[in-house]
Amino acid sequence: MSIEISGVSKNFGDFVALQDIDLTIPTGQLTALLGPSGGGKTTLLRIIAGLEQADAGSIVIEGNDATALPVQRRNVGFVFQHYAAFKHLNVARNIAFGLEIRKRPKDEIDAKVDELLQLVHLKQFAHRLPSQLSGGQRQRMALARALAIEPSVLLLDEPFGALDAKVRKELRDWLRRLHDEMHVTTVFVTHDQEEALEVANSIVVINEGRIEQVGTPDDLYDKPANDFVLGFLGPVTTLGTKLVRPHDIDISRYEQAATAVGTITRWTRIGFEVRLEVTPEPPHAPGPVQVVVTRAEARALDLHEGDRVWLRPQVGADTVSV
Ligand SMILES: Nc1ncnc2c1ncn2[C@@H]1O[C@H](COP(=O)(O)OP(=O)(O)OP(=O)(O)O)[C@@H](O)[C@H]1O
Repeated sequence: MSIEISGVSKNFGDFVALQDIDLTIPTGQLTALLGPSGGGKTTLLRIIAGLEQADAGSIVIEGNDATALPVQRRNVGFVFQHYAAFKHLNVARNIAFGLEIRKRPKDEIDAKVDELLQLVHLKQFAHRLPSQLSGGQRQRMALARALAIEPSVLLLDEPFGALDAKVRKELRDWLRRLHDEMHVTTVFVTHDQEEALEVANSIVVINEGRIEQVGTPDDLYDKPANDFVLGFLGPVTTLGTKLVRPHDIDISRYEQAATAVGTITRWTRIGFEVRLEVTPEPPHAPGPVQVVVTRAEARALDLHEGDRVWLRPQVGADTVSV
């Protein structure tokens, strides 16, 4: 059982937002839709939710063909960007809302709201209005509200997008733990590769309306399918005819078999790492090569601006031909 997306396409006028998407999202997993702005992630999420209709293709959720089902009948919970809570209802009533419109018994609603308030750590804020909460607390309320209807699928569009770095980090850890407890099939959209690598079990890289690669965070980082995925999941630099990660370059001040020979033209220390720019000598690549070493390595190798150095990819480094 899972979410099966087959042959889904979507155009807005003559703009192709999604092109023939085939994707299986496994049950109980935390899946990230990752990609640059405008790539089609939100459109795909909205199609899964039933908020947008695909031009072609089908969506099967847990064995049920949901392609033509309205939102309310898909049993999905969602939190979209610029989420608007009911401003005049307190936190508890906001969480209860989905159950009230489904006309569940009052006892059941009270018990469920209580359980969810505990889960999202908002028990002491149950009677506050959304405007009296911080951004992170409001996001947790939104998640509790989405979870109240016991959805089989939880869809989150940039759930932590508008929050500061520290709160984002806290909420990521919290979402991970929540997922470990509840195992609701969860799909979240992000353009932040670190967020996807840290939180998701599985990542779908989407660009220009197509899927570039699907895999575990390790798969994508270690075995990128192409230069787009390699570049999107972390920094890359061109060494000879290959793209390689700057920390996967072996640098030496002594002559050795090398892909490029050049001069260190910039030396920048950022925290525990040192970023070097090496300008290769002809006939090597014209642009500078970025190399990252630890501070201890830079010291041990005695690297300075102006030094002549020999560069090659480290043994086992991931490279993609350019
Ligand atoms: N209702 C619409 N009408 C016209 N064009 C739209 C509509 N919704 C989305 N688009 C276009 O479709 C493309 C994909 O949008 P989508 O929101 O899915 O991208 P995204 O990957 O989620 O980007 P972001 O990270 O910026 O939210 C964009 O170019 C967008 O302008």
